[in-house]
Amino acid sequence: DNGCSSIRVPDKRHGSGCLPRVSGLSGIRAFCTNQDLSIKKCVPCSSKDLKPMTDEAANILIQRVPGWNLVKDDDGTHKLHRSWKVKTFVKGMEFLRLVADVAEAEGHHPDLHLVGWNNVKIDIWTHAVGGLTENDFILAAKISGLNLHHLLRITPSH
Ligand SMILES: C[C@H](O)[C@H](O)[C@H]1CNC2=NC(N)=NC(=O)C2=N1
Repeated sequence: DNGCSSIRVPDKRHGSGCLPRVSGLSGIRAFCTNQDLSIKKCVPCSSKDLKPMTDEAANILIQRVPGWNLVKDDDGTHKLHRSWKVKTFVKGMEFLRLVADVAEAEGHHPDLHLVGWNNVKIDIWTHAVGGLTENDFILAAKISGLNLHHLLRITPSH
């Protein structure tokens, strides 16, 4: 110690609270220490730079949206999928309305299904890239954050 005092300046090299990019996880826009994806914003899907994330990245991010599953459709497109059982058909429509409002606010849109009168099923992927981007996980986290309790069947069986 040379007796001099100094003011510590936070290390800003990696941006606000973000860790440096990790090789192999290039599909994750910002690999931040913040675990809550729902406070992030979707970016426009029209960007030429937007690419589908790697399976490795998707397998990490899926852990941050409990209840959602990674699925592959018949064409091999990776998607996020989740289903809920609702109390009534009309409550199913209310559910979809709430999701539609989130999707519009984010400019990122899921496929919405209300089938067999009381099953809400949602698929999310990024049409523009034919695969998954961080936007899909952000939207899933925001949907999970909605207050849907009053619309759901008491004993969900899915
Ligand atoms: C410009 C705007 O971001 C794009 O047209 C958006 C609209 N919503 C979208 N939603 C989803 N899921 N995928 C897209 O590629 C997409 N494109």
